Amino acid sequence: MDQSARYSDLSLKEEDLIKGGRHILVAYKMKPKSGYGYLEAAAHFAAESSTGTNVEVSTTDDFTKGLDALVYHIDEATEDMRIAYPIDLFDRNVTDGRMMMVSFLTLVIGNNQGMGDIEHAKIHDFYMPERAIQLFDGPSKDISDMWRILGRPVKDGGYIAGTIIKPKLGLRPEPFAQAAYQFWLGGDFIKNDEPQGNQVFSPMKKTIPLVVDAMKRAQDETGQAKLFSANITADDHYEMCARADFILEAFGPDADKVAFLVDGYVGGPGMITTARRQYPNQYLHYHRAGHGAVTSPSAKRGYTAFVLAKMSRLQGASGIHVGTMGFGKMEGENDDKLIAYMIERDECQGPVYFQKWYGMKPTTPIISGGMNALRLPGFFKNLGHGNVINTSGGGSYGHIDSPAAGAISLRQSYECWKSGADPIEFAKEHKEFARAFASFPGDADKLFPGWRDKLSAHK
Ligand SMILES: O=C(COP(=O)(O)O)[C@H](O)[C@H](O)COP(=O)(O)O
Ligand SMILES: [Mg+2]
Repeated sequence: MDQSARYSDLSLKEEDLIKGGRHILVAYKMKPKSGYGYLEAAAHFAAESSTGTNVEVSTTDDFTKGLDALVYHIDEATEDMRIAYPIDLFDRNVTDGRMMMVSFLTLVIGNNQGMGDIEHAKIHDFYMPERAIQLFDGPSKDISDMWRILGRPVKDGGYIAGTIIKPKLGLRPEPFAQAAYQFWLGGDFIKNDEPQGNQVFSPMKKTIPLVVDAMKRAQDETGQAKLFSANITADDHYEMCARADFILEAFGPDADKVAFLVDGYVGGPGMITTARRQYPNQYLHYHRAGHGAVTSPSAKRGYTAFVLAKMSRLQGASGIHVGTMGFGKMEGENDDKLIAYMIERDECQGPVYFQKWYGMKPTTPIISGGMNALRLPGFFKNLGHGNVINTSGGGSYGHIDSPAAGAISLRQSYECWKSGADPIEFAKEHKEFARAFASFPGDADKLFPGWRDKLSAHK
């Protein structure tokens, strides 16, 4: 059945829809299965994503039709399909009238992902009107809270040198805390790796008190504040809260230095909102492990990493992993800096839509995945600033001198980029940074050909 008369209106102008403020706009790359007309398939897609199904139903009345999602733009050649969703389509909390991410996902990327007449459809961008921005929680803590704890300026407080305890799994409580202590001697921030929790060989109730002790000792030794991002991910939100409560109690007077890490892609929006609403005083660290299943450029369904990050700000993530923009080990490109700009700025042009955030707090880009001191200068240059949290696991624990030296090499790398120095020249005066070349010779050969001669001539 061709539903394009009801579920499409190509005379609608995007700028009018934006001015009207009553629609959420979503841009897809959509291709119908062969044998289906583009507009016909698009209209069926909009029907399935809002008020309709594949046939007319007798229970529809005129009011219902006011809630129809409308295809307002198509370009078959580029697979560009844009749909306007009336804001009232989306479910609202009974407790406080707020919007929820699950409802957005259920409609705009729900049933439409399994339709028989659609080859594929992937969200590349979406636009939230001012009213929707008002109705999502947004972050409660942001990077300025971390800078304040670190004793830095709360604006442009700069690079936060972090790590992930490695090995990823297999450390018992004492070696785990020892690994944390060693990094903190040189760096700022440590996160649990995304699968670390309460494994039998490292029970949380034994490990966390040792981490608290390690933090205290590192703070005493260095005279600096230290930060720890603790994984509270669990299927059951009572279990999440039990973990969070235990961690806060264990850290006691240092509980302000604790962030909560949540595996928000596998766990879903409910997990993020549990952490956001139950612990608004803690920095909420969104780890996105698993996202590649839908966000990978090779995936023609789902949504992009840009869309994931934008959603995380609405949900209230204080920070989210945004990859390494082609400088690390995970999939990504230099242009991914747009992901960072969208979540950290108050307004930003996305791939399709210009989004204003109306003062909603920013979400920190967390840079992680195969990074080290040698890769960072190029990364900062591409991004144009260093106001990020970076976690270099291998880049710290893989430093040949020590995890503390690894941490110091990260900080030095930021100083090198900030001062505009040539990395080889800078290395001549900064030992830990210089030793990163010997620690990661493959990277050094690629990024700084001839480094061996230049640095050894100096010695
Ligand atoms: O553990 C790591 C990185 O470890 P290492 O520094 O040793 O590579 C992170 O989980 C990944 O970066 C996730 O990827 P992304 O940040 O792209 O979500
Ligand atoms: Mg990890």
